[in-house]
Amino acid sequence: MGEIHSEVTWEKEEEEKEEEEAQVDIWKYIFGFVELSVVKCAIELGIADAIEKHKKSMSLIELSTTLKYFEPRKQQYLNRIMRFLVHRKIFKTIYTSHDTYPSYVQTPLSRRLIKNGEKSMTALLLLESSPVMVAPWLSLSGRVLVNGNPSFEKVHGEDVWRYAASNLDHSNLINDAMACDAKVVVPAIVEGCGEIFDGVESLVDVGGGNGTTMSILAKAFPWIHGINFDLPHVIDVAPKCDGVEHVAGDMFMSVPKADAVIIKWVLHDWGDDECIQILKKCREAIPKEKGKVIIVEALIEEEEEGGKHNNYKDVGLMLDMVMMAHTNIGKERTLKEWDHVIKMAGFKEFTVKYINAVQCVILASC
Ligand SMILES: C[S@@+](CC[C@H](N)C(=O)[O-])C[C@H]1O[C@@H](n2cnc3c(N)ncnc32)[C@H](O)[C@@H]1O
Repeated sequence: MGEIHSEVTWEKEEEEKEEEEAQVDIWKYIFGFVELSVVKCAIELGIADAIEKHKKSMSLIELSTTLKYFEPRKQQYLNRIMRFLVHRKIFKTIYTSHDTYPSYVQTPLSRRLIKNGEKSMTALLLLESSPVMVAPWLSLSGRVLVNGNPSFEKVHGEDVWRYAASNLDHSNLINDAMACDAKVVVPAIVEGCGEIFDGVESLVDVGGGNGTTMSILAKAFPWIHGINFDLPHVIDVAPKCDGVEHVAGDMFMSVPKADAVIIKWVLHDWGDDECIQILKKCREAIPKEKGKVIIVEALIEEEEEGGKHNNYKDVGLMLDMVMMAHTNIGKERTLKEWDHVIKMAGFKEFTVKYINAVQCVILASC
């Protein structure tokens, strides 16, 4: 009797705790856009850049003066923005012995908001917070309610790639955003599984954007002849780079020949049938015996897989929602789903290599 009583009490306490947490947590969702908007604002104001350039902690007055916000009202706004960013642990404050007011210092997170920083993620954030990319989110429910109605196409009249081809400013935003991801992920591939490039003399990056991935690989493995392959409007503005040949084309038609193909963050933009079509074109481009296709994509782990890549599980699930909002038929895939598209494209086997990034390396061989 005593045991039943304590179980009932325990359950009631748990329920009350959950109720209390929900009362606070719901506000995170009501104001979910606040974080994105304030971080975007910090980038536009150049706050992280100013502190980095100063090379030491900065008081509010020093920061306002550097950014040329001399009017008290502007300084008050900046103060409130900094209070929020410090509370979110994006910047930190310190007090030196003679200070009455705190000074701001960088954190690993704020360094990712430096415009040209080594680990900068600003271009990706500016793309995702652009009105073009935010608008489709507002009709996400249409995908279920109106039988799959693609959110991006409904708002902008065409899919994201056609829209980019006719809106070059947006295309540049996409290219810069992808380049900033490549600057983080490609070094992680080189460090985590660089041996996959052993014996590769020529490599084609399918949907390679402005060539950032290939330029990093060409520096790391100077014996490789790199081909950066993308749609004509992307290749037209891609910067020249030693060891990288830019080739324009359509991956649904054909892929330039090479010892190996790398295809990063492209297949998740497409449905299974299109992925199979693209992978078949990749297979045709490589030698039958020793050719390989290096797929760089997120892997959605299922519960029974035991959390090998758990740190990034939430990001993977968010990316899947991004695919739903921004592409017509794209999605993130589980191991089973990758197995299906890779095998249907005619590859014999594949292995997965985990790297320090949201994406994994999936190595498919003929
Ligand atoms: C999400 S971006 C990835 C860019 C790059 N691979 C990276 O991860 O940094 C997808 C790329 O696929 C390209 N793309 C889309 N359709 C294509 C097609 N039919 N043929 C070749 N490239 C295409 C886009 O122009 C874009 O550069």
